[in-house]
Amino acid sequence: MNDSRVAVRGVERVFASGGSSVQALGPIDLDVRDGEFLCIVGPSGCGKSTLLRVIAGLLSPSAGEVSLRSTSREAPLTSVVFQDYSIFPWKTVEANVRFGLDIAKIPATVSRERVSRWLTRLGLADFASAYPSTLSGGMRQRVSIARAFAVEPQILLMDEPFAALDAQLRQIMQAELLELWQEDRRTVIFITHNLDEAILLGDRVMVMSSRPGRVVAEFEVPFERPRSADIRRSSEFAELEGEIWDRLRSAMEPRSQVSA
Ligand SMILES: Nc1ncnc2c1ncn2[C@@H]1O[C@H](COP(=O)(O)OP(=O)(O)OP(=O)(O)O)[C@@H](O)[C@H]1O
Repeated sequence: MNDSRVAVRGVERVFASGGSSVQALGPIDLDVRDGEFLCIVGPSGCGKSTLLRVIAGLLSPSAGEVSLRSTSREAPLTSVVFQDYSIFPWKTVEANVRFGLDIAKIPATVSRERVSRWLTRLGLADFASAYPSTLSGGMRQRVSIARAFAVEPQILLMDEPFAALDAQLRQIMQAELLELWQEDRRTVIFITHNLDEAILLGDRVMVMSSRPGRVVAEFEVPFERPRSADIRRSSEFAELEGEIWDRLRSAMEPRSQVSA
């Protein structure tokens, strides 16, 4: 047995739809190191969300297995941030953030302090009693991130969390996430369509083939931590982006052109 935090072995997922079946994913193998920030990119519909949902235990694999190594009795193993915020419109910002802690059965005294700390950390303290409908998209996604971080999970799973945001807000949120993550470096699996985002945030970028998604390439990101968004301006950054883009482009071509 290796010391991976997340180990995915021969995982496949088939969906039955209207009498036929669709192989959405795999077979795929994947290891994530403890404290690693892994970014996953791949063509649309290649099975990225399916993979994340299987890792989160929200979906069972049709074949293969996932093991998540736990190192704490107290901290929940995983927490997920989705693209569409997935916060409750009928709950206040504070109640939305507290919800994750209630689900994780965190005692009330700890929960109060955590909610308050994470609301402050995400710039939401003044909006604690506001309802999501009164917030901008960026603020709503902050609530969703605060809820996931407040749980203080061992493994954070993020499915295109910034995809719905405009370009400027996206850059602001990326910089905030970078800063947050660099404070405690928990294990993260982050799905994105944006290569620039993947390189800025990730320790490693994994490229998936078109459906059914498999791993076609992996790139270690060489920039030291702590990083700032300024690394985007370096020639190494552009070079790496170009290399990943080449692999991604060939992954989008017909199956015969993809080399494993
Ligand atoms: N519940 C489902 N029932 C049937 N097919 C599904 C289901 N969920 C996903 N699929 C199919 O599985 C394939 C992979 O979907 P998935 O959402 O995992 O891809 P993705 O890489 O995350 O896509 P995108 O980048 O567009 O978000 C797609 O063809 C999708 O239509």
